[in-house]
Amino acid sequence: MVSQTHKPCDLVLFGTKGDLARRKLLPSLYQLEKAELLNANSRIVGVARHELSQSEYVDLVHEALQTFMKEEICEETWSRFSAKLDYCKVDMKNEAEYSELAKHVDQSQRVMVNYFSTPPSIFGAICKGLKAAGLINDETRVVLEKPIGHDLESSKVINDQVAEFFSEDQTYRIDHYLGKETTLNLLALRFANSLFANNWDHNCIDHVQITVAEEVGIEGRWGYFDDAGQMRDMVQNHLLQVLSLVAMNPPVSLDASSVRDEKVRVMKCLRPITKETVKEKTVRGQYSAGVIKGKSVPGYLEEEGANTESNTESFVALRVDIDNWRWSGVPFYLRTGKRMPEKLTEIVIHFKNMPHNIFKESYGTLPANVLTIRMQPREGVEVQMLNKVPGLDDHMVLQETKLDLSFSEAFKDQRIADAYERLLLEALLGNQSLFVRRDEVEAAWSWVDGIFKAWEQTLDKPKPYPAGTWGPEGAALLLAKDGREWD
Ligand SMILES: NC(=O)C1=CN([C@@H]2O[C@H](COP(=O)(O)OP(=O)(O)OC[C@H]3O[C@@H](n4cnc5c(N)ncnc54)[C@H](OP(=O)(O)O)[C@@H]3O)[C@@H](O)[C@H]2O)C=CC1
Ligand SMILES: O=C1O[C@H](COP(=O)(O)O)[C@@H](O)[C@H](O)[C@H]1O
Repeated sequence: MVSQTHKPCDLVLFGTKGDLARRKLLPSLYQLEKAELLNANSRIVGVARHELSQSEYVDLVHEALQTFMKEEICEETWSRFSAKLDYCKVDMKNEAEYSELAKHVDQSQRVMVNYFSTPPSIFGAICKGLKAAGLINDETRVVLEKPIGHDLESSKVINDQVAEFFSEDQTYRIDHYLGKETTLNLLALRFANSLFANNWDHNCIDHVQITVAEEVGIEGRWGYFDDAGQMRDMVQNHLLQVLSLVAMNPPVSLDASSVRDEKVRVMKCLRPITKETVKEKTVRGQYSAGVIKGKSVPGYLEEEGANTESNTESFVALRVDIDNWRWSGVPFYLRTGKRMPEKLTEIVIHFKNMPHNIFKESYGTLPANVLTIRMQPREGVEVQMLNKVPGLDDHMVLQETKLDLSFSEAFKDQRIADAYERLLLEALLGNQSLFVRRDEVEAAWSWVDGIFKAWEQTLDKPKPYPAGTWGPEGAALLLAKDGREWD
């Protein structure tokens, strides 16, 4: 259990009426209160451009908790939590209005954490407003939501705008995948178990598969999603972060610089995908109408607000090569899509076959070991291996078996916290390990921009796939041509 070690702070939630704040941030803050991890003297100041009384804001937060939490609100927790809530109306683009915010926060040496749950286009304006109101000092932090920018150039502009007012040490860039329990367990699995630590390279591993499949479509976010697509929404951030945690060298320690130094090294070794290789290494798809779990769902171009000419991808599959000593010749296959048959995030490590088979009599080709790290749902770790079937046969009979560790069974009394709970707590504590450094964001954009350029040069367009399937046919071919298949 983490102890309540952070100093009293003012957490200012810009965009408090928005989707992310209501669906994730406010419920996560409530859970921190429930676990008694919020300092008794901390406050949460919601900011939006609407006139709201204190009690109307408290009602709004209550309604968000009721709508988005899977559990009943505990009255005792609510009474402590609601006492911490405060509201301030600010048009975030209007510098003059920030003086009002100054009246709601403690300007002594108290920590102020500013969470920008708004479009990145106004991050710069918020920083200017905070400065104008004299609200920036060494104890002020900013938490920035992803995606930062649309490409490398625009991400630099946004990061520069923030950097004018906040140092890198004060800047916390969120990638919520880094706050997931199973992502953190990846560090434990790799660096606390010699069994894996010593077999984690091209000598032992044949290839790696990372799947982030979503059942949902674009959830009414056409405006945002059509501009972004699955590559910017998921690959540039979440998948590349997970890939770099799988592929990085052991960090010297768990401190922020050590972990982030190792991750960025991986990103810099990603082999560029060019117009010569893009067709062989990438597949883009866009869902058409289909059926998921017995329910008919519309196609991407029939979603509310859709532009029927859109060529935005809702599915991407990639073969990624990492040009360094550890991963030479080991492909990483990535796939992610909306409207897949089920929600499933997993990392699958396929080990190499045994060099020599002494069980030929009973087993032709020995299947290789497979380690599956199930990130969601049914969080857990699974190892596929061969064992001898008990019996007195004159030759050994082998059978494929699974060591299956389910977190919900192994850690029965432990609740799996939402990623945002962990990340909000870390931001309050001032620990940057689970946040993304500027050079990581830029290295990821630089690699992804190369793919967009190659798609443009080859006039590649997404191929349709019916909702409820695992993407266009090309996704299976991507592996089939290397003699492999998706798990
Ligand atoms: N929603 C999600 O699941 C995820 C979102 N994100 C990121 O989080 C951020 C917020 O997303 P989301 O909550 O979906 O977006 P929303 O549009 O739902 O919320 C943004 C909020 O910012 C407010 N806002 C915008 N401009 C101003 C302004 N000038 N003055 C005052 N308020 C303003 C909006 O107010 P108003 O209501 O008045 O327009 C709105 O409440 C984005 O960067 C997004 O990319 C990241 C991961 C997932
Ligand atoms: O950041 C985002 O992530 C969600 C998927 O997150 P998960 O924790 O449910 O796997 C995705 O639906 C959304 O489009 C994207 O912006």
